Amino acid sequence: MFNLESPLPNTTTRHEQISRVVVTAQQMRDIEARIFAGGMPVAALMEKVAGLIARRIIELYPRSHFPCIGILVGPGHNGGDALVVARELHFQGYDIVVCCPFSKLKDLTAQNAQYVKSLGIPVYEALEPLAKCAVFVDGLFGFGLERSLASPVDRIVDQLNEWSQPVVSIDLPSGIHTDTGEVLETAVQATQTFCLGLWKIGLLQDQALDYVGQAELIDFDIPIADIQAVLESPKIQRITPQSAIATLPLKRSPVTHKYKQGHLLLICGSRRYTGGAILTGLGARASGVGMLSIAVPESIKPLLSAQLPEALIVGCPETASGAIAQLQLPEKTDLRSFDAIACGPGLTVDAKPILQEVMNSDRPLILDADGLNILAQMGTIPTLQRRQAPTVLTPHAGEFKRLFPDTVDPTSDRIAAVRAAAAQSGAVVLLKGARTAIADIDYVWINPESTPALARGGSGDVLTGLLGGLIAQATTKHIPLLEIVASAAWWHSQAGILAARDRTEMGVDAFTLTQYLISVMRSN
Ligand SMILES: NC(=O)C1=CN([C@@H]2O[C@H](COP(=O)(O)OP(=O)(O)OC[C@H]3O[C@@H](n4cnc5c(N)ncnc54)[C@H](O)[C@@H]3O)[C@@H](O)[C@H]2O)[C@@H](O)CC1
Ligand SMILES: [K+]
Repeated sequence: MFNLESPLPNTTTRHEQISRVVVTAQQMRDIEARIFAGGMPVAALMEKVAGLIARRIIELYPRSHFPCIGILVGPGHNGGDALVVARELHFQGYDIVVCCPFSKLKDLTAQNAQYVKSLGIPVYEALEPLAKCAVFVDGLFGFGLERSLASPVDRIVDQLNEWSQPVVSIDLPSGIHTDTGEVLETAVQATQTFCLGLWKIGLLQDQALDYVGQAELIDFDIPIADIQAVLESPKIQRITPQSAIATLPLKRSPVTHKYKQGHLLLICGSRRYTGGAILTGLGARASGVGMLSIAVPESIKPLLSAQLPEALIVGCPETASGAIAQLQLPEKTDLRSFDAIACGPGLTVDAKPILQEVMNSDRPLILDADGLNILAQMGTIPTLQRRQAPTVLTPHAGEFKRLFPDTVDPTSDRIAAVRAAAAQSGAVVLLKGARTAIADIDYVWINPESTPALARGGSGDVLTGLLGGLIAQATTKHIPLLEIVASAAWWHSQAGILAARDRTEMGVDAFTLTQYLISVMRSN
């Protein structure tokens, strides 16, 4: 089943559908093979793609300011695309200089190279003659890259990276692994990457981001049927504003009441870490959750009450170190009174008995920060296997390694790692990063847009609260868990982007971030 439509409303456009799809190199090859088998001539497709690329280059780099363009050409069809771009820009009046450090080219690429030469466009093996160009187009390798760059191409790429002119990479920055995003020895540091047809998974891996620059999709009208035939189910998807908003519990019945809008229990904070509890509470507040209860150590209850007057603050007995010693819920209340529980920020690992108690509950549970550290101590997989209800884990890479020491290393392939962790544990796993990835057993969502402004203490606490509040509401509205987690990640990062736009990347402390959450909903 390829449910590109679900959970989106009927108003979804083709472009939006296409922009959710994420493919590996092999899947892209298979999709292309179907297009060619259907009768589309390879040369015609190359003309179409390169025409779209040339048009974007002319928009971004007008000839009046960028009169000379250097084109780097590889042996395959990435190089073929680049040569067609070279020709088209030449006819638009740009001065074009080509660098092609290969003697053996694929047939179509060789034909285009010959025509470019016949037009009088200079073609060199070395990069030096291109030094004065105002912009470069990187058409060395696309998804056909099979191994690390070797001499002389590696030296050409290093030299290009030392220069300061902008670089536009076709499909992928040359040298980046299409699936893992790994830099194979060396890679082009692009200013823009024009990803062709469908998003390649490597462009959404954190390790590629320093090389990708601004990424945009050049949609060349791949038939949806060919995508569906190759991706039987869309195992990996990019979050889009439409997919996120369609999943959020934004609509309310006029006759609803507070308990129908979800009741969230946060368990967080310690005498040592008070702020984490406040930030989690403020994140939950922005989710619109109907009822919010916050269990904290008794001694910090007044602080929480002052910051979150609408919440029910549950003061609990505490250990000598100031951690929650045991949950002491109000009379006639037990864990079944809540639609969701979020546990972890600021707890300290001294709160271990609490974790045992919430693990035994039959409520959806979100674990973060010390909640994750305690879970790792308890043994992640066996502990989760005993649980009756869904669990959401929100680790950063360090916490992830403690939770899942025997799975794929998230620093080598984050998307494979998050998938493996979800498959092993049965939990929904949200791996934080520049491109946060969220997986359950069947699917992965990737958040394609964020800001380094969020790399700051406390911003994860805000996410936990927001997520908890949304899951509490989703439970009452039957919204699928994985999708609500993905939408929470999107909402959180959009708030960071809006805040950074107003206040610079330095100005987005976690409290400020909470104040921008509602603005995201207003601007979408
Ligand atoms: N076929 C088409 O008409 C289309 C092609 N497209 C373009 O074609 C690209 C894929 O084309 P290809 O499959 O030809 O692949 P590439 O152009 O990425 O290059 C593959 C070629 O490079 C060689 N090679 C791989 N790694 C190497 C290394 N480290 N050092 C030296 N040589 C190496 C391979 O043997 C092969 O000849 C896409 O990325 C895209 O740019 C897209 O525009 C879609 C349409
Ligand atoms: K490239």
